[in-house]
Order: sequence, then structure tokens, then C-alpha cells
Amino acid sequence: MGIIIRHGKIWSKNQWFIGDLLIEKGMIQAIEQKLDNKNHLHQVIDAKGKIIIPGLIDIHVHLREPGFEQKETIETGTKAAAKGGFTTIFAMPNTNPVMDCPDLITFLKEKSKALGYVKVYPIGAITHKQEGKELANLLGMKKQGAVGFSDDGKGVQSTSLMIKAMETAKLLDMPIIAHVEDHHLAGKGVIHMGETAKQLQVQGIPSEAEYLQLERDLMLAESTGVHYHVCHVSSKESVQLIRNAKAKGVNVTAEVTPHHLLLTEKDIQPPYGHYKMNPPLRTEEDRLALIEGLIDGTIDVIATDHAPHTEDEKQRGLLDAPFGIVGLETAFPLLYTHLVMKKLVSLEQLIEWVTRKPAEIFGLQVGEIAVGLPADLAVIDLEQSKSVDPVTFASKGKNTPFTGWNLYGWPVMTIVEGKISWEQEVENRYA
Ligand SMILES: NC(=O)N[C@@H](CC(=O)O)C(=O)O
Ligand SMILES: [Zn+2]
Ligand SMILES: [Zn+2]
Repeated sequence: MGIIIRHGKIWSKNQWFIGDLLIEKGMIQAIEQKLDNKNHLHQVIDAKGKIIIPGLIDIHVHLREPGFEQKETIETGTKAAAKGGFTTIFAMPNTNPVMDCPDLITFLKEKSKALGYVKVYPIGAITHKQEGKELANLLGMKKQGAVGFSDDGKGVQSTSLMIKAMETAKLLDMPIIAHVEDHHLAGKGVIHMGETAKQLQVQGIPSEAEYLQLERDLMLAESTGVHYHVCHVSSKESVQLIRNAKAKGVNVTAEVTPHHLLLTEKDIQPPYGHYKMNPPLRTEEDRLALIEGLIDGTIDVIATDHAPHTEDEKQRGLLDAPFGIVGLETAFPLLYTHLVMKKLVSLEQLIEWVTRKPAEIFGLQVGEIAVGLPADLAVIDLEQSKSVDPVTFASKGKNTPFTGWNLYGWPVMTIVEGKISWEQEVENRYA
């Protein structure tokens, strides 16, 4: 028995098609105007008025397990992903112990696969314990299924170590996924070094902390030829550096988060902890440069940097709260409501940045809807509106600055390899 999804507006091969879609054995078997359901063999789902798009892909997620299960677990994090319309995520290695060895890569792959909510690809650490002192076992982690290497949460301060990391990753044909941050320049800063930091009399993090290390890395990426991916770009200077590097043919790709696209330092308000993330929210000029960078292809994809923390930790206030906000369960509605509905970008562009593009830059065989491909799908109701309520999150992390925002474009069903992984109707029934 398979599934027929009827009357949906399907995004397939770069165009919209209104009709039926048949899923069997985990694969998309047919897309036609009308499919009949002989002998009622298949489960039928009515998707009239909804769009059916490739399952969303988030290449930057913190699942926190092992070690920080009070913030999130593989189970709650992958459930949150499914609820957000995601079918594939990359998990960052800043766990405890740090994912810096083959066994931990295997642990994450096996546990997430057994749970089955979404496909999880581990990112291994660049350096042993993310201490920035010696390279981790990159080859061993690749063999167990790591898709890239990152010391996310920290910048790699040592230039010589970064050269070694890039040379090794290049040999292994693996990407370096870089959190760029000069720790001396960032100092004890908590938000962007700008107007709001002045008003609140707190130390700021200058844009230089990001873009000077990025400039170093881009030169090294050019000389080593490695695929260098920049995490959570936040400043206009970084956008320009990436633009220039791409024009020179450097093998660089980049991501931006929904919060850096939609918020600035001016939005920072109590509870301050919910506006504290790394890199910080910057200025309106930076925000506009990020949108421009996306549109002109300088920035390739949108990734959430889903970074759950406990409410206790976040209530410690601006100075003492940890950096990071959640993102999986609000990403698509936020971007749809505030970029597409405001006509800054098209729906089709948005879909590209969260499906086909991330698959393309990391060589994944997902991100498209077509007959013969795995059935990884998100069904989305563009007309459904509701306000963000963290109490309803599947994630343990309730740390979002978007509480109360009224948004359109909520996922109603997520299908992973032909199985319904999350369904709004079922959840509502038991709520
Ligand atoms: N983004 C954040 O503010 N925090 C992330 C680390 C990171 O992505 O750099 C975290 O792990 O909490
Ligand atoms: Zn980071
Ligand atoms: Zn991160």
C-alpha cells in the first residue's frame, strides 16, 4: 500500500503542476493530473489548496546529544525538524563529548536513523575536542559518514591549523564548514558593536571579528582549492568578500539564517536572552546586504542555526545567557511571510534556497520532486496563519525572538522516504 496525495500544487522540475502524486516503496512513482486508486489500495491524502515541495534541508542544526540533553535530544530535535517541514538536516559537532571521532559519527547516524523522523548527516569537528590545537581524525569520520568538518561555535584561531585542515579536507574531497570568528576581536561582546550595545552599555562584537577571519580563510581556500562553506554570514563586509571570491573562482559557498535576514540590533528587547546569538544581529545595512547577497547568488542557501538552550539559561540575561536561538519550527513561515509575501523574493527562489541549493552544494541526492526519486516532501498551507507559540514546539528549546509573530505558510505534513513523519492534523487531534 502506498500513498496518493491528491489535488496538490506540486513543485517539480522548476514548474508548478496541479495534480496527484503517488508514493510507493519510499519513491515517487507517478505525478499525473488524475491517478486512480484501484481497489482502494492506497491511502489518499487531500492536498487541495496546498503546495507540495521537496522536503526542506537545513545544513546547520544543533541536536545537543550527547551531553546537553537538557537543551535538546536527537529525538526532540529531529521531531522539531519534521514539524518544520524539514526532511534532511546536518548536525553540528559541538556536543559533549565533541563529535570528533568515527564512533560518535556512527552513534548519531544510527540513533537518528532508528528514530526515523528526518535524515541526519553528521558534521565532524575540525579539531580534537574543538580545542583548536590538533586536527581530529577527519579520514575516520568521513568513512563513518560525516559530510563535512566544522568547529562551529568557535573560529579556528590558528592559521597554520586551518591550512592543515583545508589541505586534509581537500585530499578527502570534503568541505570545511566555517564558523568565522576572531576571538580576540569578539572579546567578551554579547551583541553587535553598535547603537544598541552603546545604549545598553554592554560590550559589542564588531563585524571585523567575522570578516577578517573570513578574508584569511578565503585566501587559504583559494590556495588549497578546498570547498569552503561559510556559516551564518552576518555582515555586509562578509557578503562583499564572498562575492569577490566567487568572481575569482574560489570554491566558496555560504549560508544565512532567517534571523539575520529579518532582524537587526534595533529589535533587541527583553527578554534579552532571546536576542543573543552568535554572530549577533547587526544593522539594517547589513540585513539588506544579506538579502541582496542571497538574490544575486553570493549567498547560496538559508540555514537555521537551530541552537536550543534551556529557559533557565536564557533567563540569565544579556551578559550571562548562552548564544543561540531555535529555528527549525519557524523558518519556513517566517521566510514566506516576511520575504515572499512582502515581494522581496519569489516563492520559487525561497524554495530553491531551502531545498535544491543545499542538496547541490553538498552533493546530496535529495531536494527535488520527480518520478523515480525518493519521496521526501513537505506539504505546506500558504494560507494558514497562526502566531508563533514556543509552548507548541516539539523542540525542547523555546528560545526564540519570534514569539507572537503572526505568520503564514505553515507545514501541514512532512514525508520522509515515503513515510509520514509528521502531520498537523494528527497532532491537533491529540492536542
Ligand atoms: N549560534 C549560536 O549562537 N550558538 C551556537 C553555536 C554557533 O552556531 O556558533 C550554539 O551551539 O549554541
Ligand atoms: Zn557558529
Ligand atoms: Zn551553529
